[in-house]
Amino acid sequence: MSYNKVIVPINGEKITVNADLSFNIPNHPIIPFIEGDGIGVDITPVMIEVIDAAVEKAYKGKKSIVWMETYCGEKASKIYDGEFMPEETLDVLCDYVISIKGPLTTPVGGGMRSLNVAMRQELDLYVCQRPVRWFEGVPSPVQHPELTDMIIFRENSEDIYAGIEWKAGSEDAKKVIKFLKEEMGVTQIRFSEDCGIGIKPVSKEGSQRLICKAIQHAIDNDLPNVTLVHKGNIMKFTEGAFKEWGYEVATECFGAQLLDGGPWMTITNPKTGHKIVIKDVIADAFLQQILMRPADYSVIATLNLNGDYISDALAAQVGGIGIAPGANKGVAIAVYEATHGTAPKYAGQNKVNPGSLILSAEMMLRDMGWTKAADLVIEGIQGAIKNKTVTYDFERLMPDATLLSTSEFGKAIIKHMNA
Ligand SMILES: NC(=O)C1=CN([C@@H]2O[C@H](COP(=O)(O)OP(=O)(O)OC[C@H]3O[C@@H](n4cnc5c(N)ncnc54)[C@H](OP(=O)(O)O)[C@@H]3O)[C@@H](O)[C@H]2O)C=CC1
Ligand SMILES: O=C(O)CCC(=O)C(=O)O
Ligand SMILES: [Mg+2]
Repeated sequence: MSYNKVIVPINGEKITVNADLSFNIPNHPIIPFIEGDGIGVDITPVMIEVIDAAVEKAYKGKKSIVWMETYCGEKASKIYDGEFMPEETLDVLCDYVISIKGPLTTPVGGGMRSLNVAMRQELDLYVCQRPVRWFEGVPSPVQHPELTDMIIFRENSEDIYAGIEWKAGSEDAKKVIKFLKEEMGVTQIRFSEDCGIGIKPVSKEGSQRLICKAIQHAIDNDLPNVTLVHKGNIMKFTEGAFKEWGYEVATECFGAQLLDGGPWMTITNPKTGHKIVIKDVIADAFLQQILMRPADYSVIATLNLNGDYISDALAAQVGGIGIAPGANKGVAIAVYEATHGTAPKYAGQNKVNPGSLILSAEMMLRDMGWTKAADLVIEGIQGAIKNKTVTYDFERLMPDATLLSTSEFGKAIIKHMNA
């Protein structure tokens, strides 16, 4: 297959999808990467260097990743004549099944819609999976960061986050407000003359497919509970429905039974016989509970906007978004990406922590079954941190630490991989 601007390497093979939707990973897979805007230029090359080193140490040339640069964001706009998310990029990400991207800029309050959100919607990457764990030695604002060990399953395609909104005073906003008042009997719009309007679509199918993935993850990894986080007391037919549909799918697809008369439920893990509690909590209470009782929570299933807030809040508890990884997944496609954004004030300074993107690539290696290389990445990161050789975000909170640049931190990680 050939593309207009993307150059397909001749020395690699495509990852393919089997009939059961599992991935068929060749020994030298071609993996597309998007450098990303802002600090993408700093972290992406370091991620590639670290991952290449781990794979080489683990497999001594028998396996390797063949990277293929693909474009989105500001770099794409220069190459594709003003297009920020070219059709070709979406084609490449689909065709090659597994890919990784740096962060992309979204202007606030106007301009284009989020490229990140658009990509998730276009490719139907409906799961945003963000694990949150603490590495020994990482400075944290809480006393017991080791108690925070969760994985967020954030619905990635719906909710107010989908970007269906109209500007205050526009003809479209006036039309929607008129419809709401005159045809739907809405009386609660306080200042209807200058009111922006946003729509929050939350579907049963969208909620249940996400919640199924969260429960399946708990089963596969023998985890003790899945918590549905919602604001269903206020947004009854969207967030409240998410909770109801969650308990429903737990019952219908996983045989959940009421726990002590409900509403919480339990299922028996068919792989281990252990109980998994399916519970729910209202989002504001959850945000205080993750600080007070983090050990009570394991797998989190939540809506798109809640998931966005919760990801950064939980990341802060274990050292910040400099080491918060993530993956966007669809039916037979995965795009790995860090939790953080483009941090524009640091762009091009070789300063920021590449850990989030490296750990996102570590998730990718693990999903590919390249466990030995993934373990080396973890060992390298853990070693560099224990040795107190870290980037500015950790160094400013760690007494006696040695300050490293982005690229130096990458080299420190490689040095601590003991194959
Ligand atoms: N998936 C994506 O592509 C995402 C894109 N964005 C976009 O990124 C842009 C900037 O957003 P902003 O709100 O500033 O959020 P960012 O996540 O880009 O940065 C916020 C702060 O987090 C810290 N930080 C972020 N990345 C790192 C890192 N790698 N190492 C160490 N510290 C880090 C810095 O803190 P400090 O100042 O304390 O040093 C930084 O100022 C926006 O256009 C936004 O839309 C945002 C989130 C996700
Ligand atoms: O798309 C963006 O600019 C922000 C996305 C974001 O914050 C996230 O997905 O966590
Ligand atoms: Mg975010």
